[in-house]
Amino acid sequence: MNGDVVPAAPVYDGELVDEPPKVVRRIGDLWQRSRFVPTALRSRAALGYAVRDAVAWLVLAPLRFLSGAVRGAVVVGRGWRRWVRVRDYREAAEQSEKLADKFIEIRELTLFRWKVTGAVCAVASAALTVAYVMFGGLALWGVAGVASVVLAVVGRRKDGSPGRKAVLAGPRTLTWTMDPQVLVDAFRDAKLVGKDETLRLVERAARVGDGWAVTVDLPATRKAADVIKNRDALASALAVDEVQLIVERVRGKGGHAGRVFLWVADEDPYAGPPLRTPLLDVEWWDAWRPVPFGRDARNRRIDLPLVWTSLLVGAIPRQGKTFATRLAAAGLILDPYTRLYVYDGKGGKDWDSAEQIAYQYVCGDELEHVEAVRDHLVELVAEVQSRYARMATLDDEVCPESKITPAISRDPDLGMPITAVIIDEVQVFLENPTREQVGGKKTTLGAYIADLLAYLVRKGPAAGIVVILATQRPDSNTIPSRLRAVLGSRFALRVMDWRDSNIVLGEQMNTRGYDASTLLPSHKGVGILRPDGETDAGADMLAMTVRTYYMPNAEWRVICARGRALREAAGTLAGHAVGDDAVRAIDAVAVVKALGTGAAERWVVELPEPLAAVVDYLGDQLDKREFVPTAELVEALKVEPTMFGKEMGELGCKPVRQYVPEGDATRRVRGYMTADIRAAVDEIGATNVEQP
Ligand SMILES: Nc1ncnc2c1ncn2[C@@H]1O[C@H](COP(=O)(O)OP(=O)(O)OP(=O)(O)O)[C@@H](O)[C@H]1O
Repeated sequence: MNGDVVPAAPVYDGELVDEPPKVVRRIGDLWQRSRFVPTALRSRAALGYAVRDAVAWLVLAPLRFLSGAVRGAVVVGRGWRRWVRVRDYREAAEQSEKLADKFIEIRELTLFRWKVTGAVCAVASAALTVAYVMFGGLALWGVAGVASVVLAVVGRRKDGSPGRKAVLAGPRTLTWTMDPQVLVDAFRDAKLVGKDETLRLVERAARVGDGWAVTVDLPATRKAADVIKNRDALASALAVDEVQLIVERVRGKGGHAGRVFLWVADEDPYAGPPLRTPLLDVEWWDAWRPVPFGRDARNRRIDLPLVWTSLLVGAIPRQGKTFATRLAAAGLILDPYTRLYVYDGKGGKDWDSAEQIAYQYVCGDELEHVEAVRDHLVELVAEVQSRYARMATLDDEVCPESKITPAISRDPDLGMPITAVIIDEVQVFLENPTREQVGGKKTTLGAYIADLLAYLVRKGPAAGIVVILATQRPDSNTIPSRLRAVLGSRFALRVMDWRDSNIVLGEQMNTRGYDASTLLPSHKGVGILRPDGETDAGADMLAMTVRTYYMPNAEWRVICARGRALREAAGTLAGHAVGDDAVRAIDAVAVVKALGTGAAERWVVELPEPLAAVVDYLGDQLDKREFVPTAELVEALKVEPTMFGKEMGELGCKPVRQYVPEGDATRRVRGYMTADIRAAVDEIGATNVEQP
């Protein structure tokens, strides 16, 4: 307080201040999550609501009884009227236009039923009179009481009760657990089974976790995949929010293509207090083991395998992308034998704790940062090549296949630790437009980094390289398809639309029922995971919605500090963490060669239409065929012939006439020489690369 400026510890975004003691919090969490604690007792607010509901129920009970009895009387009255007028028989006769023939029969039956009614009334009156004489007014009250209870039961407002169809029915939620017919109706309403089709119950509705589960078989030829695809329609038919409805295929033993497992959560499974990562409770973690990532709707633990694969995380800002990426990184940080290359394109504080353990660390979006990342990646590509060369010299006992093993990765003499390249906001590096000369060819810095990453993702896993990329711009221009296609695991938090979702999760995933644009904004840290390998939810799961563990900065710092202590103890702390940022000498020519001629060709910017479509359609036929008829292209590409010819001409492809075989004879048709198409592609590529 003497006016001096005192440095303070940084205060991070989302940091908790004045937290209750850990033990109290943990007991609170357990109490909240326990299945044995009734919902009403989980919090003071819930208890308040429960008491209020109970009082309201008691106050309204007489009124509800009365209205139920009146409704019951109406229902019974209507039923009796139908019966006495022989309505069903009459309607059947009317429909088959035989009313005239059956008229006498119906009339007789009506008269008979009137007589039965009269007789029953007479007997009932007599019985009542006798009871009155014998027991007095009490008997009449007793009978009236019993009758009103029966009528109230008949007339009670029961969700989906058969026999009555409300114009505006109340919620149908969970009626299916008691009456499977409601479930069948929901499948019909959602057009997942036909009107005359039905479901077979494999397992009756039962409580599983905080929800109800049921397994059904669809009618023959109907596919479980279609139910997953149309989950929204089924959720609507069952009157639950789609986040509450989990639909899974039952595969393998005991399953088939038409067997569906449904789980309906009692309430939003992704609400509630954030989940704490189990990594905080362990001293160290084996990077070869899948890393704890989160929990699915059914509260099953989802662990993410990282070794042998790579991960792409995509989301719009502020949805938990950095948090999710740090979770994956945390598992690797807690293994002292793992080397980490951490690059943060955002340049914030999110990753600064990782600096103390990182072998390479770059934080920022300036040109110098992008160039540093490029240099490190080039170095790593050279390292992968050298690892393969060294593995080839190892004997079969140490290295049985040309792949890294846990023992190799931990042997300091071999120098091949699991090496993770973690890049947050990777678009900053991939979109850098600075011109770059590589191996005599021109490209951009961003495109070169994409090629280096694509190489590492493709070739790296067997040599122990794990690539984790996170981006808030998951569009096709930012992450080129050559890089995206090779990334094994994908995690999409909320994105803008289904196209972005497909870019992260893979083509057509929205049509298979996985669309990250439908996730709720309030569900921070919840995303769709498409793992590359097995998870606890099953090896056959294509993708699943996961709520990631919440690891705020304070906990992240603990993990990083623990990672440093472990590395110090194991003697594996190296590189940037010990102040060694020296650039290692590499064989640049060998790296360019490793990327292959394919990469150099791709350094050319995308082709314009319709040339791109033609090249796409022809594929390797572009080199194999000499000539391709215009008619074939027009039909295959579904284009308008005149416009197509004009546009191809503008791109430098003039049509020619050639003889093509047709049956036994030949015919002269218009078309394009593939040599001309190839020349046009080269020409456009060269000019694009030359552009400033
Ligand atoms: N698993 C989670 N559970 C609960 N809240 C979470 C979870 N993950 C993230 N959040 C919340 O979401 C906020 C945004 O997370 P994060 O910083 O990871 O977003 P981001 O997508 O990386 O944003 P940006 O693109 O701006 O960097 C965090 O401050 C945190 O409070």
